[in-house]
Amino acid sequence: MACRAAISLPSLCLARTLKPSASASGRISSGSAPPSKPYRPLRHLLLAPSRFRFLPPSFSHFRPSSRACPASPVAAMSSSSSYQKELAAAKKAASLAARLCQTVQKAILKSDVHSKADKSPVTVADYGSQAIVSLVLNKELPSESFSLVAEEDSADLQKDDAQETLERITALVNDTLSSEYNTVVSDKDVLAAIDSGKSEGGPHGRHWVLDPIDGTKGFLRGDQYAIALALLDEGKVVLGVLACPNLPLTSIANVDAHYSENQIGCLLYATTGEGAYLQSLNDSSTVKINVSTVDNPADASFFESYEAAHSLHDLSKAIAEKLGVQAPPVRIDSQAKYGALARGDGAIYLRFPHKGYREKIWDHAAGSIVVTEAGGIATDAAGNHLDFSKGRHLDLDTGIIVTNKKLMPALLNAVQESIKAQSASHL
Ligand SMILES: Nc1ncnc2c1ncn2[C@@H]1O[C@H](COP(=O)(O)OS(=O)(=O)O)[C@@H](OP(=O)(O)O)[C@H]1O
Ligand SMILES: [Mg+2]
Repeated sequence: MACRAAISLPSLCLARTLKPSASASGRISSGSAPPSKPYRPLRHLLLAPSRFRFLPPSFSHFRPSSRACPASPVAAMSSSSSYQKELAAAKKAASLAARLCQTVQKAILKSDVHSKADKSPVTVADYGSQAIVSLVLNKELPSESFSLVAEEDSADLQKDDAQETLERITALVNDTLSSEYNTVVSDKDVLAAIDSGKSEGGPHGRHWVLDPIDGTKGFLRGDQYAIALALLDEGKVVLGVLACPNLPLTSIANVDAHYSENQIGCLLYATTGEGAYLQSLNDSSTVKINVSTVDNPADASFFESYEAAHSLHDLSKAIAEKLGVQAPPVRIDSQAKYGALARGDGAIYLRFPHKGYREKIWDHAAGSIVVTEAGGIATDAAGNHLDFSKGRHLDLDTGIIVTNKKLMPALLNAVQESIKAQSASHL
């Protein structure tokens, strides 16, 4: 698969959208983009053509191995750091879930798409990804009590007409796990694994937080999506992993670049106090990442949701104009935006859902720690740090803004003034 960016409706919004292409052309069309900045530290990551390395099946029951996500040679994080065991398990779980999603995205069938009560599309891959993460975390961390706050539940899958879908999911899960574990799970195991994600989270104890496919619409379109997994400890995000199978390994600021299959697929991760890292989903090469050092808004570019229904593009435009941002918005799906921001592909992420929408913790937990450990800040529109201790939802003022420490004061000011101006104009 190649990956390209396309200009989207330039006359209306001057936005750039990033879209992996199923075609072999792999061109990224140019536009009024920010200056191209090759992501040099990652060049060596492009040299490894292989995808996951698989273990030959053994006869032991669900034998864990470390090969889905080999140890990083950079090993820049101290081995004494807490959460290393959990990080290894999370990387492995997210990498295997990404593999399942890639399989499905490549051969997506119409019958895989179902309708949830909220009418958002949910796929076989959503369920399969959630089951994989739950099963792998349980296998890799058997002694720990397990709590998972996750997006999906099995209610629709338990219906009579869903048996065929369930069987397909179970087959996909078994196929994916067989590369790492010698085990076979049943339909019942899969349903139980999916439903282990019903935890309410909260301020006490440890809770895994999972979006099995963040950016479902992007996934169905063949665009960006992420498997987003985080760990809360006493209400704080202490670990985050973003598997972004369609995110190029080099900066997406360069819209003229085009990518071959071995040049896409990122695993971004962070643990508290230890920095943020980027690893190829294809091999173990790892680099430490940092947010952009841009301090002049005129040199900044910003990310926002691809879907206008998810974020107010007009408000972002007003904020960018007030700040003096010259570049058009970069619209990509999912927490891949946090990942791209964390490695400095752009300097700002603006997210302003329509009135009444309540943000879910799984849409921000992993992304926010990857960005903050890369030196950035994520707040709501009032400048409050995001609070993940309130249960399945974030309790916040208006929207989410993310940038580096130098730009945040000016950004916050522009956000607050723009919101005020917008409210006044609606009176
Ligand atoms: N109405 C509305 N407003 C705001 N946000 C919404 C809304 N509806 C859904 N969602 C959530 O947005 C998640 C997708 O993230 P993004 O908005 O970054 O994606 S996109 O760029 O718009 O595709 C998306 O995550 P997934 O459901 O995992 O795809 C949703 O949790
Ligand atoms: Mg989501």
